[in-house]
Amino acid sequence: MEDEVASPVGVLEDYFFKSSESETSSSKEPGTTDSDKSKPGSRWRAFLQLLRVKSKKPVATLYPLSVLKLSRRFTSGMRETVIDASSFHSSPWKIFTHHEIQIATNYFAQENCIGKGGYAEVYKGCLPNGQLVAIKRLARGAENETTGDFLSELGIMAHVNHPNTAKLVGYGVEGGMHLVLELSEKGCLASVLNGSKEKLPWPVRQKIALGTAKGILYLHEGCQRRIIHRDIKASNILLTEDFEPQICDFGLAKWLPENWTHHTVSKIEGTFGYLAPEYLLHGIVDEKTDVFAFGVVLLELVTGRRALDYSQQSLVLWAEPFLKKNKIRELIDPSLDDVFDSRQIKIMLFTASLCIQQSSIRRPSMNQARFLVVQLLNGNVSCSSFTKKSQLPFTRRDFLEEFIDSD
Ligand SMILES: Nc1ncnc2c1ncn2[C@@H]1O[C@H](COP(=O)(O)OP(=O)(O)OP(=O)(O)O)[C@@H](O)[C@H]1O
Repeated sequence: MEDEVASPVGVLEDYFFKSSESETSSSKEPGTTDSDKSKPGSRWRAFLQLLRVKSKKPVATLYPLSVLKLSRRFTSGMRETVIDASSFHSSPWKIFTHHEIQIATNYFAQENCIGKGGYAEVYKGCLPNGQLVAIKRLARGAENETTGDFLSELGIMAHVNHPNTAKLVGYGVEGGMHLVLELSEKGCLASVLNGSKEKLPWPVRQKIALGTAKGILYLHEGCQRRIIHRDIKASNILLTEDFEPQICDFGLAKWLPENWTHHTVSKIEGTFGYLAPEYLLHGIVDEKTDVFAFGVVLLELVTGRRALDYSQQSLVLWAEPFLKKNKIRELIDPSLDDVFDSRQIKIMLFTASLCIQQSSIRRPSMNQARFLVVQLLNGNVSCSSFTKKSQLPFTRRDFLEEFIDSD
């Protein structure tokens, strides 16, 4: 039980909001009683008060959320991506005063507003040392709910450390709640794919696919605990100056205990167009929720279309008939102007088609999806050895060969 109370996300939400009354898991720990979870509002207030008081001290002293108690998952070959818990002591996240945030954003000047989401507004800012940052200010929603999302996001961001996840610089809780992140110069993938005149060349799309796969895999298997992002989408993939993707917006992320096969939520949150069927219909959350959404992002990268277009048509439903009939041509973004490696495109589409399967068991794990993207895009593995090496469930070698050979 101690492990779960220690976990800042998901369990914290349960702890404070008593939301677990309406949520179930496949494997609950013994000893959890409803009385443990009483008085949610007062606990949030007490916790925020703690943040405000502690804000006067270095944030490294702010680890009662027991980062350091967390058990760590090691999978072979993954050690280099796992953060050493001792590194938290030296992580100097800055706590910003409201005045510092106002100065950085020029008092939240409209011209500095670089993004608006469901709950937040994001402003470009400049710190006194010249560092450019993105300041996310919670703007909408019921206080209890947004506070929960803010603390969840802060808790997760303070723990993730990977080249393909957004970087936390600090936070501020005076005059509203603010997350201060490193600025990703190119904005988000959605705006680059759909909003800018400059079209993304194929090698850049490939780089984004690979980096996104690595970032999600890190969340699932590489950091201290299983993190399910739950809102993987093109507007939550930020791009650095050299188009390295960074996953952001951890407001919905769940921290899943090791021994839970999945988590079931009663409130479906996330973004239409990216929601896996078992999540949409039954509220089931596990790694395959993110794998499905990753498949949709791959489709967006190949087709240049939105997950949901202006007429609310789903990209998955639009693409499925073409994928089934191996009609690859129809799927390729015309703005690529035929400048691409068609074998790579087919492999990307093949990976997408596995990830968006209705049945979550049939979808690959993120590790298998990344293997596909890395190995086959690099041309390292032949089709014949691929299905064996990747250990993909239910995937026949001849299906892959047929797909690759299709015209
Ligand atoms: N670090 C950053 N650098 C550059 N732009 C950013 C950064 N963080 C966020 N943005 C921009 O702000 C937008 C909204 O950010 P974010 O997704 O975190 O907000 P949100 O309210 O949680 O959104 P949603 O409604 O998707 O949950 C992003 O899509 C992106 O365009």
